[in-house]
Amino acid sequence: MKKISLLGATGSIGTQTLDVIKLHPDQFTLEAISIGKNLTLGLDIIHTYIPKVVSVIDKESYEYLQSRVPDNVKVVYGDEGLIEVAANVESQVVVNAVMGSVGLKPTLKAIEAGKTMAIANKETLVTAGHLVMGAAKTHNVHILPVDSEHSAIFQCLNGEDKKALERIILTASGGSFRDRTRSELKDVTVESALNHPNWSMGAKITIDSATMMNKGLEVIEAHWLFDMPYEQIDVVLHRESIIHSLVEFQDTSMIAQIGSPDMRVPIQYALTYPVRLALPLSKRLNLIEVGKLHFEEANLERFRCLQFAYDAGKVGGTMTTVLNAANEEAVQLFLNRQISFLDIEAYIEKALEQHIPIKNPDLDTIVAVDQETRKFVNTLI
Ligand SMILES: NC(=O)C1=CN([C@@H]2O[C@H](COP(=O)(O)OP(=O)(O)OC[C@H]3O[C@@H](n4cnc5c(N)ncnc54)[C@H](OP(=O)(O)O)[C@@H]3O)[C@@H](O)[C@H]2O)C=CC1
Ligand SMILES: CC(=O)[C@@H](O)[C@H](O)COP(=O)(O)O
Ligand SMILES: [Mn+2]
Repeated sequence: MKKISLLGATGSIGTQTLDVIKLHPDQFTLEAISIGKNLTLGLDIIHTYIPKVVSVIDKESYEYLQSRVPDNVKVVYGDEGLIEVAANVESQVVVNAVMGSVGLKPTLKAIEAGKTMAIANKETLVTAGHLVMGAAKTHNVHILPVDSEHSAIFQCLNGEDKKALERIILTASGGSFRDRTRSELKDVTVESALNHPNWSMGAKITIDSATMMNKGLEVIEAHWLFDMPYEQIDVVLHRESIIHSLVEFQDTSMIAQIGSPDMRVPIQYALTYPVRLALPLSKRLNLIEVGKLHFEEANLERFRCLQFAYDAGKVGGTMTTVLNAANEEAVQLFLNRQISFLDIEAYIEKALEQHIPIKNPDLDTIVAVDQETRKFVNTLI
């Protein structure tokens, strides 16, 4: 029986992780969870799974929950609460499904405590991939990708000769506005940006997908997870999201992982790895129904955020911390209807331009740069 800690239980990945846990009660128990602002859903989850520890964002939520949970459930809160759920309970596997760089400290603590990490939270790898991968090496823990593209690459590389890997090819749906020109992006609404063609996901990642920053973050995520130089990580537009990503070897052979777009597949694989279990919840892919698959070049002038991510990744150090923090703030401002869609990339560009990168930053430096960048972005409104 694997004991699971789930950070971000109320989110899109969090609730799909719960679907997988529920499907295999003989394999998994939910040891601890964190929830954010959605206390109603949080209480439902608590009463269904009775986790031993629950972390909430702040003291107010802690006080609200205290009197509403069963006696054997301990409630904690804040940054320390996230760390308790990640590192100080008896779980073997931690699923990090929170949104944003808030996931970094609990990830590092969980790794130090020797937990296997199933990471959906790409912002953690973008903001401080060197710290996460360095800690994983020191403490000899597995980092298992949950992000669909990275799970695909991980599956394609299973048992292969890593030295013979020529390049990684990430597929990109193109997001909500893939068929629009840049001039048609000027007045787009939040509602239209949230309308992803293939995936139902949280708000922030759906906007990232529309700006293609999601693919940029994924390029950096792939760099850290698979130890690949940026020159060997490509992106191709693939509107169907059926091929989840590919690898190419030196002998020109390519391997792809394909299937219906359903995050429960990579989530379950991360939880069961190296074993595979049945997943009757997921729709089998019918190739005849699919018929055709399409591929196009990802134009870096059209999708400027993808270019920013390659550039920031190649500079390295705190540059990717700035990229991530500026993006998180700008997307939130767009979701709050304080700035336009195209302002997102303009704000990120300004944040990157003003930053003098620091090489090999430690955790305190990462946290400070993250905070400074968020402040800077808010001065631009
Ligand atoms: N959704 C998807 O299909 C995919 C997502 N990912 C990545 O997975 C991560 C989660 O995405 P997704 O599930 O879509 O996001 P959601 O917004 O749906 O969920 C985010 C979760 O994190 C919690 N949360 C948000 N902010 C904080 C905070 N400051 N402190 C503590 N908890 C917080 C939320 O709590 P609450 O809702 O209660 O406020 C919620 O539980 C992201 O990094 C995303 O890029 C990667 C691949 C696919
Ligand atoms: C499901 C998943 O992994 C998302 O990151 C998804 O890939 C978003 O799709 P695009 O960024 O390709 O639009
Ligand atoms: Mn993805």
